Amino acid sequence: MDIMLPEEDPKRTGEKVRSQDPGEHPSVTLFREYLRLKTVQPEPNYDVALRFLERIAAELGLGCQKVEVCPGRVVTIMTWQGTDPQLRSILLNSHTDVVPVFEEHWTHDPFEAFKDSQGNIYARGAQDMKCVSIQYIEAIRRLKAEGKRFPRTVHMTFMPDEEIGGCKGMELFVKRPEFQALNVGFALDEGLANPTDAFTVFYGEKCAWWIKVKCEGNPGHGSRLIENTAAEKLDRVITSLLQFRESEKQRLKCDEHLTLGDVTCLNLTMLSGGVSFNVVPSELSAAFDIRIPPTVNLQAFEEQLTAWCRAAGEGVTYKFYQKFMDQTVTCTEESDPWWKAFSGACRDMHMMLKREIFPAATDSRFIRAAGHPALGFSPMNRTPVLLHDHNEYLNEQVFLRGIEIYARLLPSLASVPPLPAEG
Ligand SMILES: CSCC[C@H](NC(C)=O)C(=O)O
Ligand SMILES: [Zn+2]
Ligand SMILES: [Zn+2]
Repeated sequence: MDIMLPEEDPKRTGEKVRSQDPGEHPSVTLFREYLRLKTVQPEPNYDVALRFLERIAAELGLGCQKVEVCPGRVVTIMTWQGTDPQLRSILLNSHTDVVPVFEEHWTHDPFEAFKDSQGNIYARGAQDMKCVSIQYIEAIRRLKAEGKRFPRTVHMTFMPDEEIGGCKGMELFVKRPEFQALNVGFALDEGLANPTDAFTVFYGEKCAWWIKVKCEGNPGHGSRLIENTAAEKLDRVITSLLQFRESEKQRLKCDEHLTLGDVTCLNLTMLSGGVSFNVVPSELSAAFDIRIPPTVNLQAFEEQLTAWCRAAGEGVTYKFYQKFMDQTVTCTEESDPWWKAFSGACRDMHMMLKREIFPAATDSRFIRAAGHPALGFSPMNRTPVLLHDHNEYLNEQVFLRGIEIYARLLPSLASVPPLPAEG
């Protein structure tokens, strides 16, 4: 039975105190508790998450540091010190915020963490990525309870605002002295579910470019056939970009070896301009979300964009609203000590790994750009990809297996022998 404290206002805080479901694994109960905290954009209640994380750090006996990267945006760091703290550390990163919901499309309250008879837990953040935060915590709890210690220090970082681009989160944090002090050697961050038996691991990300193309043209009365209108130019721009989109779509379709991460994705996402039915506007704009794989030459791609705009006529310009330029990928050669530790532990567990480029953007891009190898990995196989979707869920058995996976990965990563650069 659910117990709610009388003085609580759960709509405001998102906090609900519940009794332990008899027979439920305590890690699942903790996961469901975290899912009930309303850290939902655009007004996440970060205070409840901070209190929750502080409580866990105290339970685990871990150092807990808070870094306010900008007003109201706090990064929580929990640290499990290694036996050789001079060595570079392992960073386990996750974000605390979740994306909004369209409640009317959900079969259960997205902040209830309802569990059905098959053990599927429905909640916003079940996959993205509250599961991973609790899996890190529970793996460390288990290893500590077994009396284990490893040479390398392990840090868990809990980031705000990843879901709105990380500019008030990880982007600022990597520039802080507190981040430098973590002495990161290797990082894990979020990935995606995989519906098959395999697990997907992401070694890089596409660069997000958000551009708005503005077309200026001759205005006049809507009854006339005016030359060189903004609409004619916008039509040419849209045609060029959508033709390119189609060619990338076909390339993906025709080559079974390619994934979404390997081709450039481009979408027309917003159209604006105009004032009245009978006024030919002097200005019209189109916004595009473009995602570029690390293998594409960014300078050449921008030259192509410029050429498409120039060909559309006079007065066609574009402005960037997002322009990520770092194309660093993390090494997945067997000779790389971090990859060897990661993939070796997975092999020991008979896990099938699929290496891919992440199709969207996560906080990993800032970690890689800061010069640290990072893999995007959320241990969810046999699970449909439901991040940001209605009825996001994760099965409790898949969740529990994820804890076992981290409990094997961490000893392997935190025991990577000193690298040449570490003396
Ligand atoms: C470019 S900042 C926006 C970040 C966002 N991340 C995800 C995972 O949806 C995106 O890729 O659109
Ligand atoms: Zn996420
Ligand atoms: Zn997300």
